[in-house]
Amino acid sequence: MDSSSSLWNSCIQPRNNAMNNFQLKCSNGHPLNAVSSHDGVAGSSIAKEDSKTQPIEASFPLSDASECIGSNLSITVVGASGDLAKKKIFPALFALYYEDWLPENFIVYGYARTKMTDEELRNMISRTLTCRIDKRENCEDKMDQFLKRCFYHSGLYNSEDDFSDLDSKLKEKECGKDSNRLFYLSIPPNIFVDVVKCASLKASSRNGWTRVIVEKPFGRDSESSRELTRCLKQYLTEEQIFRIDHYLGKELVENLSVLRFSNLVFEPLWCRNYIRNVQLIFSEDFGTEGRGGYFDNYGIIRDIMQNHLLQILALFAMETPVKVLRSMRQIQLEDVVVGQYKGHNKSGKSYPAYTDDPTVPKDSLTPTFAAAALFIDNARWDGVPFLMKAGKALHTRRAEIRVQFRHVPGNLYKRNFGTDLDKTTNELVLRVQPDEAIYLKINNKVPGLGMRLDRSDLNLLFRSRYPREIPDAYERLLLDAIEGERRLFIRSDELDAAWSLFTPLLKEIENKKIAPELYPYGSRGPVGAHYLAAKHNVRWGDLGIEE
Ligand SMILES: NC(=O)C1=CN([C@@H]2O[C@H](COP(=O)(O)OP(=O)(O)OC[C@H]3O[C@@H](n4cnc5c(N)ncnc54)[C@H](OP(=O)(O)O)[C@@H]3O)[C@@H](O)[C@H]2O)C=CC1
Ligand SMILES: O=C1O[C@H](COP(=O)(O)O)[C@@H](O)[C@H](O)[C@H]1O
Repeated sequence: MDSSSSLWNSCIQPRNNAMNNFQLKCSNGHPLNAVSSHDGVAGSSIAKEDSKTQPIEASFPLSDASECIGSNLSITVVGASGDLAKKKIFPALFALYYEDWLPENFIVYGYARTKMTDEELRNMISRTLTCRIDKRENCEDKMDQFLKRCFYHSGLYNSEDDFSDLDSKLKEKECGKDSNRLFYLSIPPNIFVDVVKCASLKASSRNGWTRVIVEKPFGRDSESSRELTRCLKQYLTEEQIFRIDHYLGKELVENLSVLRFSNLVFEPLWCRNYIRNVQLIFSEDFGTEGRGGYFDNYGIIRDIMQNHLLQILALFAMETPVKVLRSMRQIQLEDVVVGQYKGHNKSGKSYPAYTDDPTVPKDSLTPTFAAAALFIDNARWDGVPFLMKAGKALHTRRAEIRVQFRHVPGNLYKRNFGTDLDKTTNELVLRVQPDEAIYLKINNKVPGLGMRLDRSDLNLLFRSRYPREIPDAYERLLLDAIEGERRLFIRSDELDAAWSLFTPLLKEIENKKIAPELYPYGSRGPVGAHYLAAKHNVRWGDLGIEE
């Protein structure tokens, strides 16, 4: 597919007054809806402390679509009928509401082509809302109150008139008060620009900020990604664009810098002198069922590696993330293994092949698994392999970062360990999911007479240490977008650097029609991944784990 020409086909020149429409001026001449001095005010006005001082209950009941409620934050979920909206976005908004993180008078609008009434939207959302295990009191009441703030508008994604109608409805709810507007684009990428154009021209805030959260994929190579950025920037400033990579909102990923920079036992070791290799592992125990149409155009390298795993790598290795990405060596095809799952029968149950999906061509070469060795050519990481592995339809669902340390020089206890010295090196594991944990494999004397050594874990298991539910990544990121905190969102220069690293490899795989190694659904993936690791003197750390 020639993505640069067709994917963003709606990227047309804005009318002359487009930017004027979108950047309304306040009395001091600053654009009100760009992040500016005004933004700070808006951001602070929705801080938790503020919402605590103004009880949310004050403004109920709310349910009539034309009712004026003085909303000061209007969130529009574009693609509200879709999978991500139901699964993640509405539940995350409810969790924020439940925990009093949203401002007093917020409203949520669902927008999609599907015809629905407000009531039908509420019914749809209500099926996916849950209260935290430790916060069950008033759960039903809170859900009702939240749902009363949810409304729906059906419209086309490329219709300025439909967005004008949305604007009118939003205005009714805002009753002329200062109100900020957040749009969440939970839609396929080929309509991102249409929506941004219509929303910016017809439904941006007149007197507050307007921000747009954009879901991945941000293009499918350097050219299409740059084109997307160029098109979005015809209607939005970079400060208004919040490119979401939900892995950056995961608790353990947030914790990475804290672990490194606030522990003297780690920070001095964070370099080539002590670290032998780093492994970034993502696996899912289900296939692309239901998403084959999207997936076949992207594949696992674009779906997981180029974004989630690379962002984690950059955070792990950072001087600053962009600097790290720019210091990375071009990935060589011989340092990459690709795979695709095939059908499998297990215990009388049959599991489909990737190409059994009716939306996937029978002869598809799209990888559902990939492993790669990457290198950072800077003083800190020279020669340290960063191994990535990502796959669908594997034996387990897991995401983790594994840091394998070097051997102890002249190890005094060598003979107490047997022959496999690799098994004696320390390994730090950050288990991102499931069951968040940080553990360090250390060597220890087995209690008793004699000198027998053993490997044990110093284990920080989050559910034992912090017995409260961990917020979903989407909660953190939605809140950050509302507060104007951009730290966990992808900047355009970062995105560009990430694509520059992967685009030549992706093109080579596609041009040479590299056939993926087939692996059975539910297995540990292609054996090629083990040869790749061995070539770099690495043993995958997740091999010993029994499921
Ligand atoms: N689902 C997931 O787990 C994840 C999704 N994402 C990204 O989030 C975004 C939304 O994902 P998801 O909810 O799964 O997507 P869906 O395929 O469910 O699409 C969302 C909505 O967009 C509309 N839509 C779908 N296809 C088209 C089309 N071809 N043309 C116009 N409108 C269409 C439909 O609404 P209607 O017909 O009512 O207009 C649909 O309900 C995508 O960019 C995806 O890549 C990112 C990470 C994970
Ligand atoms: O972005 C994506 O992420 C999901 C996995 O997210 P997780 O939070 O459930 O681990 C993946 O299934 C999907 O293919 C990909 O697009």
